[in-house]
Amino acid sequence: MTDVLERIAAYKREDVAARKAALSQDAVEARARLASAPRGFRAALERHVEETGHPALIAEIKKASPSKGLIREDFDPPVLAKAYERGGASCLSVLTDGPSFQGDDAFLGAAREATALPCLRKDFLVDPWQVAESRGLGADCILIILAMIDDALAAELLAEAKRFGMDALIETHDEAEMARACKLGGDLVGINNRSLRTFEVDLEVTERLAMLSPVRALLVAESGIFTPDDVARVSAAHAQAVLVGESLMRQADVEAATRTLLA
Ligand SMILES: O=P(O)(O)OC[C@@H](O)[C@@H](O)c1c[nH]c2ccccc12
Repeated sequence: MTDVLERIAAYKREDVAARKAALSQDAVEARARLASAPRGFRAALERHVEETGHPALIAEIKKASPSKGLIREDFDPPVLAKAYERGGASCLSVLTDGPSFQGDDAFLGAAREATALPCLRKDFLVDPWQVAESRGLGADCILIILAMIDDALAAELLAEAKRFGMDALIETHDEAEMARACKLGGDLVGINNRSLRTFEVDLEVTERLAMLSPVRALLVAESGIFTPDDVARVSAAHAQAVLVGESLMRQADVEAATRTLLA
């Protein structure tokens, strides 16, 4: 229980237990069914790639992180969501974790309502109950971080996502996790260039793992992407989409920065 990931998993399990005590599985599913219909997340990425021949952008709404501290002071999720949409993003990623990222569940719905873009709930899933909860909050896609959970739980999360009509981004960081992603059979796979244990970032991780990814999966390069050259580099390694937070969040003019990154 020493590294960051273990610490996050521990408080997440506690938090989920409290949430489940307040809202039964039936109640959380009823909420999920009331939510506005899922927007195709993977489909939006694929459409962009087919229409432009360029990688698609998943733009992240992130106020702070454990490795960087506060990233952006002037933080208004709907305003940022609209700027990303105008700048050419295909999808949004919204951090909802409070303790480590200063996120909030409400940011997800607020960003989603402000745009037509499909939204990923960026949080740490340690219980299938959280999938219905995510749908109830408006999520179109969930994140499955393989470094945090075993194959049985990952398969359950994937099945729940399917049951609620959502996509699931399966996140990997090394060869063993990529092999697990292949076995799980997901169609949307992320390669996180940042270690969630050491915070070390290296785009070489995408170059190494991309060739091991499932054939039918749409591949997302995540983290540490700052320049159009970085986008070109992971694209050359066959990533079809990029997930970018910090480099865009640090710019005063987010719309212009988004355009520049994609140019
Ligand atoms: O801000 P960056 O370096 O552009 O990274 C965005 C995104 O990839 C990163 O926030 C992320 C990727 N996987 C995660 C899992 C949990 C929390 C955060 C993340």
